[in-house]
Amino acid sequence: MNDVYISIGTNIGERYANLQRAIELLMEKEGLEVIGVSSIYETAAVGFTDQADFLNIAVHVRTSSSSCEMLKICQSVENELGRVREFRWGPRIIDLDILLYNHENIETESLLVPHPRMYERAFVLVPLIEITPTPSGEQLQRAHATLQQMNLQEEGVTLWKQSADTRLMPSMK
Ligand SMILES: Nc1ncnc2c1ncn2[C@@H]1O[C@H](COP(=O)(O)OP(=O)(O)OP(=O)(O)O)[C@@H](O)[C@H]1O
Ligand SMILES: Nc1nc2c(c(=O)[nH]1)N=C(CO)CN2
Repeated sequence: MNDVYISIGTNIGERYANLQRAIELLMEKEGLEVIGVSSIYETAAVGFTDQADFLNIAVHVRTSSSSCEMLKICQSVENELGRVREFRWGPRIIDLDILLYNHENIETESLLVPHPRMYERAFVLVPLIEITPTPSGEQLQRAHATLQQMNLQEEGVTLWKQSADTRLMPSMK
């Protein structure tokens, strides 16, 4: 089995429902178990800043899928939620990025892991660190150390809904 951390973001439509649906769809995939879901954070848009605030979470899954298959799963969840690609860093119904896959470094044409921008993004690091309180491995330790240097108010990251919401994790009631 493989340990994977995924970042999920949404800033169009019913943002909370979009996150719920994305988790439900992940849970339906064969050989995949959702191990943990962070609290939900409301975050100011990064990159292209003239757009609505996002809701962001981090999810820990355990899966028999390869990294390449996992990317396809993430893309299928995006498609099932009706994501339309407009422009880079633009508004989106849902976005699933693979942050970490085991402790591997992956560089293919379609997949870079660790996600190349994860260490500069407070909207990724805050939820990731919440679900990895005792970081194992160089990548998570770097994530923790990097976050410690950040000012979350300046980064525009605020807690929106505390975790332990059984509706977000229907099978873990
Ligand atoms: N770790 C990764 N997770 C998800 N997609 C990745 C990853 N590494 C490379 N990609 C590639 O990135 C492509 C573009 O992804 P996407 O449109 O979601 O980018 P983005 O979310 O707008 O920007 P960013 O990559 O900065 O988060 C995907 O088609 C995928 O092949
Ligand atoms: N706050 C926030 N900003 C973003 C996000 C996101 O999920 N949250 N995703 C982006 C493209 O991956 C670009 N900018």
